[in-house]
Amino acid sequence: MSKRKLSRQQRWRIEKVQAERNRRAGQRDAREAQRLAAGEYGPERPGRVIAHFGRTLDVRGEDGTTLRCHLRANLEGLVTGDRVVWRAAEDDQGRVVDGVVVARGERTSVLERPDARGQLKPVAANIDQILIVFAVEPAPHANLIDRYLVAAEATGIAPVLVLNKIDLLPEGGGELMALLERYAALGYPVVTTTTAEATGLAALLKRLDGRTSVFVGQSGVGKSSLIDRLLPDEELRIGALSKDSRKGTHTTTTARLYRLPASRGGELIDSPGIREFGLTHLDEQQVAEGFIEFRPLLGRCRFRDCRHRQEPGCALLAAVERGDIHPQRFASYRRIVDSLGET
Ligand SMILES: Nc1nc2c(ncn2[C@@H]2O[C@H](COP(=O)(O)OP(=O)(O)OP(=O)(O)O)[C@@H](O)[C@H]2O)c(=O)[nH]1
Ligand SMILES: [Zn+2]
Repeated sequence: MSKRKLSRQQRWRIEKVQAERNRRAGQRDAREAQRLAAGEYGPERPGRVIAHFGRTLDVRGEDGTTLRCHLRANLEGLVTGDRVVWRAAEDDQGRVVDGVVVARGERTSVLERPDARGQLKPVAANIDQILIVFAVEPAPHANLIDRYLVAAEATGIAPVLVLNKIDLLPEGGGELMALLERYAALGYPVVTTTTAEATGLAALLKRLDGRTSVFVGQSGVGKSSLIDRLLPDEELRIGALSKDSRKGTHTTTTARLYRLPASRGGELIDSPGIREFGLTHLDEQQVAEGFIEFRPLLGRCRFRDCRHRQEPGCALLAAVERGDIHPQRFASYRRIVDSLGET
């Protein structure tokens, strides 16, 4: 954050703009409340937030159409993927013109990111799986996959490993395939893909069926290429939005929810911010819990505050010794813990 001191005049101007914004928001809320009270809105209906722009949202109703909605005054923090209850407003001819969101449903999961002030803010909700994409080229450095896995485990959302560009694999699969098998043995679902062949996404499509997914991963691994193949039709992407947001007044990088046409009931939530999702605000304990094979051993060290370095009676070190924890995974754990607080 900038430490620059603001002049009194600048401060005054900022406060004035803020006050004007608050005043307008207040007016809008009062108008919505009046319309609600006057019964101008129809019955309550279930919907899903497919994009959000401040206090307005695009909500998809059960019939699949999308409507621009406002938020009821006391509702805050809705994000793409949220299940909501909304009511439609109709004009004199009975045509639905807009709506108001009156309640938010329970979330099964939420993805958070730090905002400019470093405070965690939700960016998307009700995600079933995080697809961690990596590639034959650029090859993942030693603990990259573990970093993504730890970050995913901390959200409580199930991670899936996607190895892309398998057209570039050496004969026999090489080291990367051996690495993948290790993750599969830990219980992680593993999928291989290539955008270079017509049927290269078959396994991925199956994995996307009936679930809401996000793609994350390093630059250059092929996330855009995969998503382009999954959502081939530009119209499909834009068409998902309400007419108001199609006008182009909102070119924000908000997360959007798409239906994947080729899968059976699969959905994708995507934004540049989500694709870069990484380790944030985790402490040592959370990192240890992010290594799933450590979990049954945590709390079994001789010392309650064991940091698993060289303490006698450390259950993790003993497991590495026995071969129950792979030394590379343990080295990864160390490296991640040592890097905490660096960013
Ligand atoms: N050989 C091969 N190349 C691929 C495959 N998928 C993507 N690529 C290429 O890899 C490069 C990077 O792909 P992108 O889709 O831009 O990767 P990205 O992960 O979206 O990268 P960022 O936008 O930087 O995050 C492009 O030149 C693609 O053509 C694949 O399956 N095989
Ligand atoms: Zn220990």
